[in-house]
Amino acid sequence: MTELKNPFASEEITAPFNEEWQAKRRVAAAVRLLTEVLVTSSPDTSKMHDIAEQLENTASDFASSPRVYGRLDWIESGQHGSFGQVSHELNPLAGYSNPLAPPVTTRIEGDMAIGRCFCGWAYEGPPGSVHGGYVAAIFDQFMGFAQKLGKRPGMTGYLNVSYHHRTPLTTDLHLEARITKQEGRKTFMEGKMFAHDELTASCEALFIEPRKGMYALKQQARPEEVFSPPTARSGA
Ligand SMILES: CCCCCCCCCCCC(=O)SCCNC(=O)CCNC(=O)[C@H](O)C(C)(C)COP(=O)(O)OP(=O)(O)OC[C@H]1O[C@@H](n2cnc3c(N)ncnc32)[C@H](O)[C@@H]1OP(=O)(O)O
Repeated sequence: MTELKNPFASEEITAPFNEEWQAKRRVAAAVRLLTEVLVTSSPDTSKMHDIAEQLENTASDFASSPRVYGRLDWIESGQHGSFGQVSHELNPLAGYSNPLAPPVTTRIEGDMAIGRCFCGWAYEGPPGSVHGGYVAAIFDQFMGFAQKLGKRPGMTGYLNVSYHHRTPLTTDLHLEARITKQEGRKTFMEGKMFAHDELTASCEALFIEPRKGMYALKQQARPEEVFSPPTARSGA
């Protein structure tokens, strides 16, 4: 088993913590592929209904296994890794085991944070371009990692994004961030996103260490566990 102090801080994709996450990464990769195929293909309608049924059965089979809701519960058992490792797997922007994540990878080089990301067709906003909301989300994740440079980790207070050029799909995106100022609990940063060496977006961000510290977040109330997403069958 690999123990990593900060599994987000790696240029390469880090190894999964155990075989469970290895298998889950494989499932997540398959779901990502499915999403990409879904938005870029046009099978006939009856075939799509067949596919939907197969997927509904797969989801229901999956759901019959033991359920774990939220990172705090994942770490409680001691079997699934540390908070950092579970976050690394399930983070919605950087988690290899979360198919929502493109994913964003991050590392520190000297006084700079460096990141990479690649967005497929499921992320299309303007034609051929990454949706601006995803550009902002990628920045939020990346800047949230980059604040590690200041050693006072906190929550995003603001994230002001400027869009300079369209951010192309299916292109390696390069991210850079640095701290511009620190004042007590406040860490001010700037970040940039490049495609083919062209600046496509930049941001100014403020992260604020909560007055009770980041670990106080663990004491916060938990959301409802039961979640039933709308399905085509329920009329959504
Ligand atoms: C277990 C490990 C987990 C580890 C979990 C890892 C999470 C990584 C985060 C990833 C990035 C995210 O998605 S974070 C999710 C998006 N962000 C959020 O949900 C944050 C919601 N907001 C909050 O929870 C709160 O407002 C905080 C924590 C940001 C600040 O609350 P607080 O601690 O009570 O601080 P407070 O005293 O009000 O303010 C401190 C100083 O900051 C200033 N300030 C406060 N808010 C702002 C603001 N929006 N813009 C400008 N300035 C602000 C105040 O004027 C004050 O300045 P002065 O008077 O001192 O000069």
